[in-house]
Amino acid sequence: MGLAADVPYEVHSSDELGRYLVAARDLSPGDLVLTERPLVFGPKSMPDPEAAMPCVGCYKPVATEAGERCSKCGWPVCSGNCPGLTDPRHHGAECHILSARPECVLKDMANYYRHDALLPLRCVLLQIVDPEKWIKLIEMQSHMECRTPGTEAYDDANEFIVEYLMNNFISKLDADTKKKYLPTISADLIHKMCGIIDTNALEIRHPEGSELLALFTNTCIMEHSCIPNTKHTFATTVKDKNELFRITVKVVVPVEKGNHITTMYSHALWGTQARRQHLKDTKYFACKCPRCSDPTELGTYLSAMKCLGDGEPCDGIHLPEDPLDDETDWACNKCSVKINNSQVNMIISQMGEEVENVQMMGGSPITLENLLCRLSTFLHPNHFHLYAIKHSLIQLYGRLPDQMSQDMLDKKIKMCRDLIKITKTLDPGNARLSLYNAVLQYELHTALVLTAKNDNCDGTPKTDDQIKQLLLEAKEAIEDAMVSLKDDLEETSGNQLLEVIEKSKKEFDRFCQEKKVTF
Ligand SMILES: C[S@@+](CC[C@H](N)C(=O)[O-])C[C@H]1O[C@@H](n2cnc3c(N)ncnc32)[C@H](O)[C@@H]1O
Repeated sequence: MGLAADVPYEVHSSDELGRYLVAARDLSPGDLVLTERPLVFGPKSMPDPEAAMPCVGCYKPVATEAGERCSKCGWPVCSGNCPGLTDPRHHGAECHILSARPECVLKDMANYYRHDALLPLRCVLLQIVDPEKWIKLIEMQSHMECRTPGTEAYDDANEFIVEYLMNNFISKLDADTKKKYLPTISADLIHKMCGIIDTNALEIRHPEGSELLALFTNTCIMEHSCIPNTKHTFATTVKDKNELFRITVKVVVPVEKGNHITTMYSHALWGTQARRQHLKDTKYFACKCPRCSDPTELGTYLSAMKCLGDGEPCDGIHLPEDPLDDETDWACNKCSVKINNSQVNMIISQMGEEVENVQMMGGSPITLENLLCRLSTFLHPNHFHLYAIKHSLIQLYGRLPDQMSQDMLDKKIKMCRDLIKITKTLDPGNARLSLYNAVLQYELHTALVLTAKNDNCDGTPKTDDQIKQLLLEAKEAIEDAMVSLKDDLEETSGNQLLEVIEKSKKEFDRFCQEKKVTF
């Protein structure tokens, strides 16, 4: 950051929000809010115990059973020469603690080597590794008042992190090592670290595939909104190792002086009930942002259900009467039928499991279409479950040899246009849904170009005007896709998608030249 006068934000605080950031002047899309190095980072828990483990020095996935081990502590590493093994920000300091249990095992390795315990350990080690950072870390919000024994958060942290670290390592340290590396240590202190991590940590996807969590002094002060006005990116490929995982936060929509600067802690494509529940469970607050307060979710109807009427369908839709009330009824806008919130939640989560199962099995077009058809009886066409199914279908129509008919392309074009409209309303600045938007715009582009190449359905060739109109929309779509990815190039997925899109754009330009189409 520059001089204090240049800092584009102020830190304010209130009883409701705790500390939060406010724009110190009018900010425009692209303006830098802040950039900073992490206080501390470490691997995230491994959701799949069978998956390759990250090296504790550099987070590259390692060949778990046959792979190399750290010569001191025995934890899996990419190579004995990995520079992270001696770097105190990575494995250098923690190795002195982990070496209290030097025995290696090959069975049940995910439980023996709990990578999610490393970040809390690195947090407590900061007291020696970097005392200035420790002071900043310990000031962070931990919500310990909500994380009491008997709560899921406390009991999970206790079993998987606190007892794991205390019983396997810390209790076995000799007095000198303990005094040198962990002068202050207790189960309560590790619990507090878990609270700080759960409340504040940001997720980083390493280019090699593993996931990490990191804490940042100023970024972590940003409050949540379901329509955030910033986007953040991490430096994952750097020449200077001190710059690794530097965060850069930029404004994505205009923010007037005095307005709050916000980020999003939840998923932009979940409905209001799911987002609010997730925020209550994990961050201990009830979101009241404009999207959560609006039963239609900014006119998108992302959570709306069709009314099945009292006997026969009435063509109305159900929306929550008060989306900020967990006990709300969902009233039909045409008839008197009401459903209660717990019924809605049960139906929606059952449907969610079905959608997830079909997608995990790499659903074929026919399976996805059947599910779409079945769920469409109950859900508004814009419902987030239908959005997810359509987003998958869009990437199959017009791709596979039996999915190339003009009928399929027309369906694909309509779905793309519908989903783009929802995506742009929920995330106008591409803060969270840039990849979704890029895929939709790119797929719209390909379907429009294929349509421009096909004859009309009555067998007549397309006129120059028809072709030009289709290609103009295709051009706008592919350019939108490229712009929406501009801040995602540190991410492998963003980079790979941009490569595909740029190749398509070159082919598109050649095709336009051949057809002598200019815009
Ligand atoms: C990452 S911290 C943000 C910084 C924190 N306010 C502080 O003072 O350190 C997240 C916590 O801030 C509070 N918070 C963030 N956004 C909020 C919001 N929109 N409404 C209410 N509380 C919010 C919640 O207590 C949440 O668990």
